[in-house]
Order: sequence, then structure tokens, then C-alpha cells
Amino acid sequence: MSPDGIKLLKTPVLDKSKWMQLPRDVIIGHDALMQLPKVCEDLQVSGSVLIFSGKGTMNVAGSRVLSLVKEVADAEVFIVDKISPEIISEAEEVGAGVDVFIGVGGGRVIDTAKIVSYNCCRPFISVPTAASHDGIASSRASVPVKGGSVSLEANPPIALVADTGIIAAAPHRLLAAGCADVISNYTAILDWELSHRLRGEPISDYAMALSRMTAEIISKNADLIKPHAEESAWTVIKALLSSGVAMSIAGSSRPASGGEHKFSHALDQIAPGKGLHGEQCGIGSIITMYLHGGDWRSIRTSLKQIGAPTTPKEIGIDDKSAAQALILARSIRPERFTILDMGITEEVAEQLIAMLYED
Ligand SMILES: NC(=O)C1=CN([C@@H]2O[C@H](COP(=O)(O)OP(=O)(O)OC[C@H]3O[C@@H](n4cnc5c(N)ncnc54)[C@H](O)[C@@H]3O)[C@@H](O)[C@H]2O)C=CC1
Ligand SMILES: O=C(CO)COP(=O)(O)O
Ligand SMILES: [Zn+2]
Repeated sequence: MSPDGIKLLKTPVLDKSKWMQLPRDVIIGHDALMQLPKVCEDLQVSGSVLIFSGKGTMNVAGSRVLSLVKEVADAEVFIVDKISPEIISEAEEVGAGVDVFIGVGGGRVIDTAKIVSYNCCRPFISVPTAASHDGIASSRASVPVKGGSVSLEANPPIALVADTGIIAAAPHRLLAAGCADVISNYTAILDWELSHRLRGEPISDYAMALSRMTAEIISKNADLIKPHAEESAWTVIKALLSSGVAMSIAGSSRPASGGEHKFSHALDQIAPGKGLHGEQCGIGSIITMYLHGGDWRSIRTSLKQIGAPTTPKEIGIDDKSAAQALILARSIRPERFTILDMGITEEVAEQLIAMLYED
């Protein structure tokens, strides 16, 4: 039985075999970056290292990572200014023959490092500079493609090095987005259960339980998530790690990505560069929780307490575009069945967006 008492169909176990990959070394804390040479030693990293970083995150942490890694190996830098299949191919050419990859930055940098590492069959180390997304330790990489987005199998990091000093110093908007990405697990799970009931899609009770528990921890502690506090960075990083592990257990992003994520991917098409991934997922989650008949107001309250946006207007997106994204969502990854795939008319989409502004 599922926690809500619903009888769930099980996949036959006899012919089942599963390979889960999880991070080996996890270092979270103040000045964790300084542990990098030791981590490299522990993992027997020597030879050549390619560091992926962004233009901004190079200054935040990339340069320090470069000099620390140079103590134990030859290291070069590849700057990732966006994630795309073309950039990934280019990075793979540069990375051919490299022993280890390190991703230092936000979600796009880390996903690039992760997918290149997988395609080059070499390990990667994740060094998030912000707690803005739950891909810091997952085994999936999200890549935008023409007309949508794909979730690709990738290497989870062999090590996660999360420096809470750096993460706490990042703009609060990024931390709040990470919390929203995790809170949206509530509706991702509801969508997964819906697809299980309607389509017979296999589910994982463990991945669901871990994902739900992670969302609960962030929601319950919403009033304790404060800007630029290292304790808050700790709490959120642990949640992002555990949400990533849920994805690795499931072997897909299903426990952490449902209709609210399809809505976010649709917004990336309709209004690119406005909201952060987690912010968009949080707004989507209020809507899909309403459609599931759940407590959408409490999702909204938690997001507000944390300082995450709850309306399209707050992220510079007009309501009409947001309503269009609710409709477009079903054409993104149609194989991922969610509540947004059940048919939403233009009129209903507009009403759902208007609801976000209600007291
Ligand atoms: N693979 C997975 O399982 C998952 C992947 N994702 C993907 O991750 C991406 C979203 O990640 P985000 O980090 O929100 O976006 P992002 O990588 O675009 O970063 C957002 C912005 O924050 C900046 N930034 C990062 N650290 C900073 C710091 N310390 N100080 C100042 N600025 C800093 C970046 O330079 C960038 O401008 C999306 O592409 C999404 O699809 C999201 C969740 C899970
Ligand atoms: O963002 C994710 C989980 O938070 C997973 O990404 P996808 O929506 O690309 O599968
Ligand atoms: Zn997400």
C-alpha cells in the first residue's frame, strides 16, 4: 500500500535487475573547498583534470578550485555559458583523454560536467556554488532541446564537495529556488502515482518516500531558511542531495519531476531567461497541487516564507504566457504522464494562473 492507502500495482520482481549509482564521498561544510586535494587523493585522482565552470562562477569558486587541483594534477578549464547538445559535443572533444571532470557552478554547469563525464566514461566531482537545484548529486542530466527538454542518463558525482560558505554567500534567490525545486517533489510524486494508476507506470516506494520526506523537511523548516545563513545552506544542500539520491534510486527524474517541471520546461520555451528552474517549478507545483485536490495553499505559504516567487509576475512573466505554458506542458516529454496531460483548455489555464494571486 502507498502511504495514502492506495493499492499500487507492483512490477514483477523475478526478472528485475537494477544498478544504482550514488556519490561515494560527500563533503559539506565551511571551507569544504579546501578538502579538494584530499578528495582527489582519496579517489586517486592524478593525471589530467578538466574543470567546467561558468563565466561568473569561475570568479566565485572556479579559480580557487583550479589552483587547489593543480596541487595534485594537471588541470584545465572549460567555460560553459549555456547547456546545449552542441556545447556538450564541444566539451567532449576538449575532454577526450581527460581522467576526471569537475563541475563548479550552477545546475547547467554541473549537468554539462555530468553528461560529458558519462559520455567519456570518466568520473566527475560536483562542486555546486549555489543550492539552486537538486541535480547536484543526481544521476540525470537535463538538456534543453528544440521544442522541449530531455532528461538523460548520466554519471552521478563520485564526490560532492559543497562549501556552505560559498553557497550561503550566493544571492538568496538561488537558495530559495533550490527549496522550491525540492518542495515541488510533492506534486511530482502525485503525478507519478497518477501515471501508475492510469498507465501502469512502475513506481518505486523507496524513491517516493525519500523524495516526499525531503520536501517535508524543507516545508517544515521553511521559516528557518534565512538569507546568507550557513545553517540554511546546510539544510538545503542536504535536501538537494537526498532528492538527487531519490532520482538515482528510481533511475529517472520521476520522483522529483512531474507536471510542475513540464510547466517550467514550457516556460523556458515561451519566456526564456526569466525565472530560475526551481522558481518556475515551485509556481507550477502550486497549480498542479490544486489540480490534484491537495493543499496548494500550504505549498504557497512555504514558498512565500522562504522567499520564493508564487506568481509569474514576480519572475517577470506575464499571465498569458504562463497560461500558454500550462497548455504547452503536455507536448513536452509526452511519455511522462502528469495531471497537466489530462487536457486543459485555454480558459481553465487562465483561471489557474489567476488563482495564484488569490488571498
Ligand atoms: N540533473 C538534474 O537532476 C537536475 C537538473 N536541473 C537543471 O539545472 C538547471 C538549473 O540550475 P540553476 O542553478 O538554477 O541554473 P543556472 O545553472 O543557470 O544558474 C543560475 C545562475 O546562478 C549563477 N550562480 C551560481 N552560483 C552562484 C554564486 N555563488 N553567486 C552568484 N551567482 C551564482 C549562475 O552563474 C547562473 O547565472 C536547469 O538547466 C535544470 O534543468 C535542475 C534540477 C535537477
Ligand atoms: O529538475 C529535475 C528535478 O528537480 C529533473 O529534471 P527534468 O525535469 O529535466 O527531468
Ligand atoms: Zn527540478
